[in-house]
Amino acid sequence: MSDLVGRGLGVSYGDLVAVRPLDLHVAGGAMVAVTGPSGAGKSSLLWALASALRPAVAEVTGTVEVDGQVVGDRGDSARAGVVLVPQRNGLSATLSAEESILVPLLALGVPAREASGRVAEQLDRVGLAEFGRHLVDQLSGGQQQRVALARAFALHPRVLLADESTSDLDAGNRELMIAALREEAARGAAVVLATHDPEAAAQTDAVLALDEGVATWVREEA
Ligand SMILES: Nc1ncnc2c1ncn2[C@@H]1O[C@H](COP(=O)(O)OP(=O)(O)OP(=O)(O)O)[C@@H](O)[C@H]1O
Repeated sequence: MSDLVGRGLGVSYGDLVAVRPLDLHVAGGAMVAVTGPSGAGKSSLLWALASALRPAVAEVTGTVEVDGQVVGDRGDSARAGVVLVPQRNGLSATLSAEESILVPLLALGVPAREASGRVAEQLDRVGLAEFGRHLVDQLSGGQQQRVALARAFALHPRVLLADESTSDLDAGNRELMIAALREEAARGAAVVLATHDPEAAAQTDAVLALDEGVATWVREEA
């Protein structure tokens, strides 16, 4: 089980305060939704939790801990098993679906045979077993979202931060992906899903609502 803790975590872009300092604890095994209208600060919070905001872009206050260890930068964060699925999926248009999942695994030193096995397993899990050879550019927005989730799952994340990862999905695929996120939590990951979708948020253990950067727990973990 991997715990994610943010203490006094805040994000500003120059004079604009995107996230007012907040405390957050997502226990391994739990799935938390971050909700709020457009511009509320959801992506900024997820990027701060991933230690992925560069100082040239944003001022981040506070600390992030994974399993009690303070995470210094994005390199530390990746080594600690923090995986971010960014809002526009972060896939390279010129790679195939298979390559999109395979390349980060090989870069992390996962042996080729195991990496190929994980690619096939995760494409199948997101219902895209037939689409492995398709270029990302040839996939629909919803299919791309599922490839981005498959890529994240293949990394066996300890902390999974998914930014609007179900927004382009039909109801059936949304339920499939929420179930898969839930399985990642059951495996021990701390899962955070930023979403506009009340039906997706309703299926999480707790909901943190952001409004103009101010966070309120509207439903807390039991
Ligand atoms: N790189 C940036 N530079 C300056 N301001 C930014 C930057 N990124 C985000 N912002 C501003 O920070 C605020 C929060 O943006 P953020 O993307 O975190 O919100 P969000 O809740 O994820 O929105 P959406 O639901 O539309 O994705 C907004 O006012 C946005 O304009």
